[in-house]
Amino acid sequence: MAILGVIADDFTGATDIAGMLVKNGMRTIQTIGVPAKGAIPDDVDAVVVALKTRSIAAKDAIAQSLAALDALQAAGCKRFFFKYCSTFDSTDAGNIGPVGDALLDALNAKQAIYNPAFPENGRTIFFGHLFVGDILLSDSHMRHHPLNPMTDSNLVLVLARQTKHKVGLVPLKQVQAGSAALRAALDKLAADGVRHVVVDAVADTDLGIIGEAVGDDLLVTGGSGVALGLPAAYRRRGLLAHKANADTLPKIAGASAVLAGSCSAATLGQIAAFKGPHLHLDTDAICRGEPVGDAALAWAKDKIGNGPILLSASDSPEMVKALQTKYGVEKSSQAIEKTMASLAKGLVAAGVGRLVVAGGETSGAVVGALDVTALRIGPEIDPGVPWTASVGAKPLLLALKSGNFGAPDFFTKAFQRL
Ligand SMILES: Nc1ncnc2c1ncn2[C@@H]1O[C@H](COP(=O)(O)OP(=O)(O)O)[C@@H](O)[C@H]1O
Ligand SMILES: O=C(O)[C@@H](O)C(=O)COP(=O)(O)O
Repeated sequence: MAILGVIADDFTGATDIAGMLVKNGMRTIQTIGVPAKGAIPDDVDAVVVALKTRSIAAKDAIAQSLAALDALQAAGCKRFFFKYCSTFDSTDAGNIGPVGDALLDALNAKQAIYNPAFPENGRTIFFGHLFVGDILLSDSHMRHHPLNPMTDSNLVLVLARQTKHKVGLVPLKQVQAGSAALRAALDKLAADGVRHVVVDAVADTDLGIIGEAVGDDLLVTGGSGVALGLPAAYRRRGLLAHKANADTLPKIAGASAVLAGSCSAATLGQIAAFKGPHLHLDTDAICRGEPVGDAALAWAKDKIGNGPILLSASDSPEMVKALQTKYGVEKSSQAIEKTMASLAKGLVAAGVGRLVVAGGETSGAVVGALDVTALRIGPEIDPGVPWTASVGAKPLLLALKSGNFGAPDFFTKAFQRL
């Protein structure tokens, strides 16, 4: 029976944390959207509900997150995790603060930590400031994100603009004093009415300490990094029995393709490094409503079966800005996501069985179009990106890659791992 229920605000983020739990011995299933009653198998330790709530209106994000919580409680989960991006993707309107508040209210809990650190992927937090590699978040490529440009690195201030409750900080020194000291610091803040606590972390060892300190918390919030310490903490509490060999996937044949809708720096580098057939979609024509997808599919059908092919919409920050100025952020992103979704459908119908999708919103659109209801989580390709196998649809291996993750050779390496 599942003990941990995760509510993830996007699809790549969901596979990221699901991979982290699997790597640490929790048998994990990821559901696409809120699972139907009775849909969770008994032989899992964790359920990750993949939502697409990162960039929607806060009230809709709250409603969907609460529906996910209900389903996870009905499935027997005893601990809950709200997963958002390791770059804290949000705006002053939400959705991290509003969803955190709503989940705390629903669980009747007093406090939650906020920790998007993921040291293996260069995300660290020091005095509440989020770093990407060796630069502040607000100096990183995230300041140009198409949907949620991140221009403030101080997470305490970012979060304080998203909630009416008190936001506090536990600095690194108190984390590194050990889990008992950290627990005491959190309890003191709770006694002072501090409901949301940003917790520093710069290394996996810090995340292990944090995991132990919050092992009794009903709600933990963060990126996938802070989940690395939770399985051990739950084991120590007798909540989790075994350390399963949790990452086996069925063998699925089929041609290989990559769909890239992310404009993040890592994805742009991976596109530049890709050596096989590559079609860059005409995004202006997509926004004008022309049938760009049909022509792209005809191009792809000619090429599939001889090694991976790549179809991308991704562009530089300047080009993205220009398109958004011309057509609006929502219209341009949705038109491109719709094209990616229909391309995915066409590719699978044409024989693609192994698909890499780059971009969180893009992955949400693609998986929705493919009628996938759940994903089994398999082995890791690069930190934060596992292979997964579809459940409920035509058998398919999918790697949903966060825009920011993966080495430059990801689009080739992923298929060599199978
Ligand atoms: N050339 C482009 N111009 C403007 N927007 C784009 C372009 N290519 C893709 N997009 C949109 O940008 C968004 C990228 O978000 P996402 O897929 O979540 O990537 P990431 O994981 O990098 O954040 C999507 O909505 C996508 O449709
Ligand atoms: O935590 C992360 O960085 C990722 O798991 C994540 O959420 C990815 O989001 P996108 O960059 O939008 O793919």
